[in-house]
Amino acid sequence: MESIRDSHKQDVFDTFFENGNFCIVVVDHEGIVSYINESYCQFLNVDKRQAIGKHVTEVIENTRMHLVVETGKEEMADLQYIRGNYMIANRIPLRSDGKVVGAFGMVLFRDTEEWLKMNSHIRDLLLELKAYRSQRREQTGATYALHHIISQSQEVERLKDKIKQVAPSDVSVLLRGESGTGKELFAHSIHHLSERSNKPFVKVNCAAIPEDLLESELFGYQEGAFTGAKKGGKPGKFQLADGGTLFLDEIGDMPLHAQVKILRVLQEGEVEAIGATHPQKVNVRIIASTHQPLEQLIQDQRFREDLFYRINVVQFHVPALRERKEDIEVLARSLLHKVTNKIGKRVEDFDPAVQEAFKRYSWPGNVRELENAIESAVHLTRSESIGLDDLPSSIRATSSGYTAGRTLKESLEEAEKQAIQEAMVHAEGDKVKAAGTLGIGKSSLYEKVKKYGL
Ligand SMILES: Nc1ncnc2c1ncn2[C@@H]1O[C@H](COP(=O)(O)OP(=O)(O)OP(=O)(O)O)[C@@H](O)[C@H]1O
Repeated sequence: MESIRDSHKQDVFDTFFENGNFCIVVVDHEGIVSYINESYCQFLNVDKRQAIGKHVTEVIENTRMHLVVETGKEEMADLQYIRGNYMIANRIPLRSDGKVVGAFGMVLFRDTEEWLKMNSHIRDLLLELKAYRSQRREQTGATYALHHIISQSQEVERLKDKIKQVAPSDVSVLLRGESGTGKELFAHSIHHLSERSNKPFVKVNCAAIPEDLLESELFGYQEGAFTGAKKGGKPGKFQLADGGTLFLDEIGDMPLHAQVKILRVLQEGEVEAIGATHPQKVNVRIIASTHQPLEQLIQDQRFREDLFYRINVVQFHVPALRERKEDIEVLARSLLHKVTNKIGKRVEDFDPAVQEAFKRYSWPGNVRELENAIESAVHLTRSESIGLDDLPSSIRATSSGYTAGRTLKESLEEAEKQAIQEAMVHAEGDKVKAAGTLGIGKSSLYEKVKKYGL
C-alpha cells in the first residue's frame, strides 16, 4: 500500500514547513538561505523573497547555521539570543553521499517565556499525574509495582515473568520465602497487574493482630455486638477488600479458630460480621505469604490442610538474598539512593571493600536487613562514600577475620555469633536442628544464644 508520505508528499511538506507554530530555515553548503518559512519571516520581521539567497548571518541574528555546515555537528535545544530574548533552536546538518550539503534549523521556542509556559504546563501535568497516582495508591493500598522490585538475578527475573503470567487471573497465590525477601512487594505487584487494580488492596498482618481481635478485624462487627463496639459497627478486612485483593501476610501465624472461619468465607463467598443476622456476599482474591514451613505446621496440627489447599493454588518462592548474590550490588545502590533521598544527606557510593563485605555476608534478614544496614551507615558516615567502619559489626566482621582494634577473642566470638545466627535461620528457628548442624549439643547452643542475646 502506498504510504501517506508518498501519496501526499507535497501536503505533508506544506503542513509541516508552513505550519504557523514552527519557524524553519534551510541553508546550503555556503550558509546561503535556500528556504525559510513564513512564520520565521514574521518572527524576524523580514521579507521572505529578500531573505532567500542571502547569507544566513544577514538574516538571522546570532545564528550558528553556517557553523553547523562547517562542523557537520548537530546542535540540539541550543539557546540563541535574538530580538532581545533567548530562543531555543535545533540545528541539524543535511548530508548527501556522506558530505554536508547544508543545514536545517528549527526554532523550538521563540523565547524563554514560551518555553517556561510549556515547561510549567508540563510540570503541572506531571504534578497532577503524580498526585493522581499517589491518590490511587492510597485508595487501593498497593504502593509497589513490579518495576519497583530491583533485581539482576535470573531467579528474580524469572519470578517476575511468572508473576506477570498469573496476575491477571483471579487465582489464589501463596508467596513463600524468608522474612524480608520482598514478598509484600510481589503481592502489591500482582494486585497492580490484575483486573482488580482499581479496587482495594487490603493487608492483614496475621502475626500482629491480637488473637481476640482477629475475628472482628477480619469479619467486622455490628453495632452493639459487644461491650465497647463502635456506634454503627465496623467493617472487617474482608468487606473492605470486596472487589479487590486481600493479602494475608504471615498466614502461618494465624490461630486455628480463625483459619476455620477464613476457610468458610473462601468456600462460600460470604462473610458474617460479629453480631450480624445475615451473611454478606464478598468477592476477594487471596494472596497469602509465609516464611513458615506450612507442611510441617499441618503435621503438627497447627495449620489446617483444607485451608492450605485453598490458598496454595499457585505457589511462588522468593529466594533469600544470599541465594542471589548478583542482586546485592544493584539493590545496595538503589537502597542508598532511597535512603539518602529520605534523610537528605549526600552520600553517593560505597567503598569497594563494602560491596565485597555485602557479598560475603549471609543476610539472615534479607533485603530488609540490607536496607537497615545502609540507613544506619548513611547516618554514621562522615564521608560521601560508605566505608567498612560505617557498617554494623556483624557485616563488617565478614570482610575478613580481623577488624582493627579487636582482640582475637572478640573476633572469634563475633564469628561464633554469626555462625549461630546463620544456623538458626537455616533451621527456621528450630534450636535442636541448628545445634545438630553446628555439631554442638542443645544445651551448649542455648548457652551461646543467651550469651549473645540472639
Ligand atoms: N527487590 C527489591 N527491590 C527493592 N526493595 C526491596 C526488594 N525486596 C525487598 N525490598 C525492601 O525490603 C523491605 C522488606 O520487604 P517486604 O516487606 O516485601 O518483605 P517480606 O518478604 O514481605 O517480609 P516479611 O515476611 O517479614 O513480611 C521493604 O522495605 C522493601 O521495600
